[in-house]
This record gives sequence, structure tokens and C-alpha cells, in this order.
Amino acid sequence: MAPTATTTTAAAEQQQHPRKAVGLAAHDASGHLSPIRIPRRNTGDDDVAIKVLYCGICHSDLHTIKNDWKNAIYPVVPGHEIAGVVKEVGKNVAGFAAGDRVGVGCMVNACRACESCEDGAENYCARVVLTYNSRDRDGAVTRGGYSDLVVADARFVVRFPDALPLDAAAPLLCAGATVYAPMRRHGLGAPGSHVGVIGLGGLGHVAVKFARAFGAAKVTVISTSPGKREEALERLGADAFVLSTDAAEMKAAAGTMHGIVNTASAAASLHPYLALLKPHGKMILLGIPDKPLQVSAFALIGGGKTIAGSCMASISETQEMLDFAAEHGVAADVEVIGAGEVNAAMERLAKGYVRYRFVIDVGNTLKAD
Ligand SMILES: NC(=O)C1=CN([C@@H]2O[C@H](COP(=O)(O)OP(=O)(O)OC[C@H]3O[C@@H](n4cnc5c(N)ncnc54)[C@H](OP(=O)(O)O)[C@@H]3O)[C@@H](O)[C@H]2O)C=CC1
Ligand SMILES: O=C/C=C/c1ccc(O)c(O)c1
Ligand SMILES: [Zn+2]
Ligand SMILES: [Zn+2]
Repeated sequence: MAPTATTTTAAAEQQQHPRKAVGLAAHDASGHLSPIRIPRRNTGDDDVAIKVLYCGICHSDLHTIKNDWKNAIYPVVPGHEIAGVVKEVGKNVAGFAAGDRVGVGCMVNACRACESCEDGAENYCARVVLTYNSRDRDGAVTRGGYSDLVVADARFVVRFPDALPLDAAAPLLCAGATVYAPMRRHGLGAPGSHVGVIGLGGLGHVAVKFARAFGAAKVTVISTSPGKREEALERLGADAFVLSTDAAEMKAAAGTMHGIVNTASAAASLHPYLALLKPHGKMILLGIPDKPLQVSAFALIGGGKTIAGSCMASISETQEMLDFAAEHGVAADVEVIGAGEVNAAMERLAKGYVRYRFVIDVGNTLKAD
């Protein structure tokens, strides 16, 4: 029988990626994750092979497995908050050695030739290769860190400082980098400033910690969840908490914030939030709801306000963020789970019931059967 296009592709992939790894994959938009055998490439000359120990669960993983963004390439093996140790390096790799504590975040490749790449902003390369659910330069679909082995080009591997525990540091590779880079770029949380954080989830709770570490004069959490008030103030060190569904609390906070980091994972009108900004205030949009956001021109022109988007962080910003986090004692608040608990964790994440990042203990619980 003549091979079908699918079998030819599978055979070619088998040849290019002869190593076997075990992963957790979603096969359809139910998002249900189950164990899968996946191919991985041999360690190329520029590659680092990593034994994965921990992988954080980002809301983007949930959006992707549920096909919220209509771009899922099933089977999807998610995970871009990957922490582990180096197993092996290729012959051209000078910066890493077996046993090093390393991580891989949202990207594993880029074109390396465009203006963004030349500027060290690979995250804005039009041909960026995401860590999972993306096409790599060899045509293979990328698979993420819900798996025991990852092989990545050394340029896209970062190093964890010794002071950071790998479980609590894994989420820094997406959540941490994604909030750190634009906060730095736009001066949010600069000494003396008042910064607001919309959405107290994985990204949001780390944004609160970075704002504190940057020296913000005041950090206010803006949340839909009354149950997070006490935790925000007492555990995370926020100075104020505004319940966004309470008109009186929103009115009292109107016009007080220099900048807002918006991490809401679902669409909500931006107008009540924009009203919290001072004149010339900036809102950094990080959340990626599946529905478009609508903004009235009046909400921006009155007060000369700015809405800026931001996507992930470059590799150099990610390494800078890890070094800063180690120096200032910033890490995620994590709930470490076994691989068998991942579907229950996804259900809780969808309901916003996580304090504040699930991390899969891949090293001890994801095994080939
Ligand atoms: N731009 C980028 O590069 C990146 C974007 N993302 C995106 O950022 C978003 C957040 O990710 P993550 O922090 O992992 O997600 P989490 O689920 O951990 O946190 C999101 C928070 O958003 C708030 N929220 C949920 N629904 C609504 C709503 N209808 N209105 C207002 N607030 C809401 C909740 O906070 P509360 O209970 O306090 O209201 C929730 O905890 C996702 O859309 C993700 O895809 C993630 C990484 C990188
Ligand atoms: O959680 C991180 C998401 C990053 C991301 C999502 C969608 C997209 O098109 C990207 O380039 C990055
Ligand atoms: Zn993410
Ligand atoms: Zn490029």
C-alpha cells in the first residue's frame, strides 16, 4: 500500500526525531490530557537536551488545548514554563554543561535574521517558533514541557540562579518574563509610582511581586474575586485591593494609577479599568481573551491614555528577569501537582481557583509505563 501523506510525514518525523519521550497531550477541544509517546530530535551541535523536572501550567496552555484561539494543532503537548537539568549538550555549546539548572520559556527558535532578531527581540520575530503548538524550522510541530525530555537550541535556554528553587521558579519563564519585560520597558512600578494589576492569577501575582521589588509606592490589585482580597494584602504584599464589580470601590480608585498591567484571561470592557488611570497613564495588555476587546475613543483621548500590548519577553530579558528575581527574592506561589492531577488542575484553572500557579512535578510523576 502506498504511504499516505500522514504516514510519510510521520516517517520523516521519526527519522528526524528518533528519540522517544513521554508527554501529556490533548487530542481535541475537550482539552483532556492523557499520556502520549512523542518523538524528540537527537541533540544537535547547537542543542541542549534537558531532563524536565517541573513545568508550570499557564492559562495559555488551557486556551490552546481548548482551541480558544482556533489554532490548535492536535495532539497538543503544552508547557512553556520548563525547569530541569541539562542531560547533554551539542559540540558547539559552550555556555551549558551536564547537570546545570536550566529552563525553556515560550520560544524555542526564531529566524535570527530579521530586525527584531538582530535587536535581540526574538519574541517579536514574525517567524518565532513557540515552544509548543508551532512549526519548527524543520517543519515538525513543537511539543512543550508536559514531557520528560526537551531538546532546544542553546540560544533559547536560560540559566536558573542557585537562589531560585526550580518548582517556584518555573512559572517565571512565562508568567514572570511576560510581566517583567513590559513593566521595565514602560516604567510601570518605577519608584514612587502607583501600579494596578488586573487579574490575580499566575501573571498577576508575579506582577504584584515585581512591582514591589521595583520600588512602586503603591500596588493595587483589581480583581473580580472578593475571596482574594485578604491574600492580596497579607500574603502578596499589595497595598490595596479593588473589587472590580463594586462600583463604589472602582469610583474611589478612579484617576489614581500611573500604570496598569492587565492580565485578565477573559474579555471584559476596558472602560471601567481605563478610568482608574491618571492622565497619561498606560495600560499594558497581556491577557489574550478569545473575544475582541472594544474601546471607545473617548476612554483614551480624555486623559491622553495609552493601551500597549506586550508578548512574552526576549531571551535576554528573560535571563535578566531570573537574575533580578533571585536577587530580590521573587518567585511564584505554586501548588505542585502530580501528572495524574493535571486534568483536575485545568478545571480549577478555568474557574480561577488556583493560588497562584500549578506546577507539574514532571521529574517524579511523569513516567513511561
Ligand atoms: N501576552 C503574553 O505574552 C502572554 C499572555 N498570557 C495570557 O494572559 C492571560 C492570563 O494568564 P494567567 O495569569 O496564566 O491566567 P490565570 O487564569 O492564572 O489568571 C487570570 C486571571 O484573570 C482574571 N479573570 C478571569 N476572568 C476574568 C474576567 N471575565 N474579567 C476580569 N478578570 C478576569 C482572574 O483574576 P481575578 O480572580 O483576580 O479577577 C484570573 O485569575 C491569559 O489569557 C494568557 O493566555 C499568558 C502569558 C503570556
Ligand atoms: O503564554 C504565552 C503566550 C504566548 C503567545 C500566545 C500567542 C501568540 O501568537 C504568541 O506569539 C505568543
Ligand atoms: Zn504562558
Ligand atoms: Zn526574526
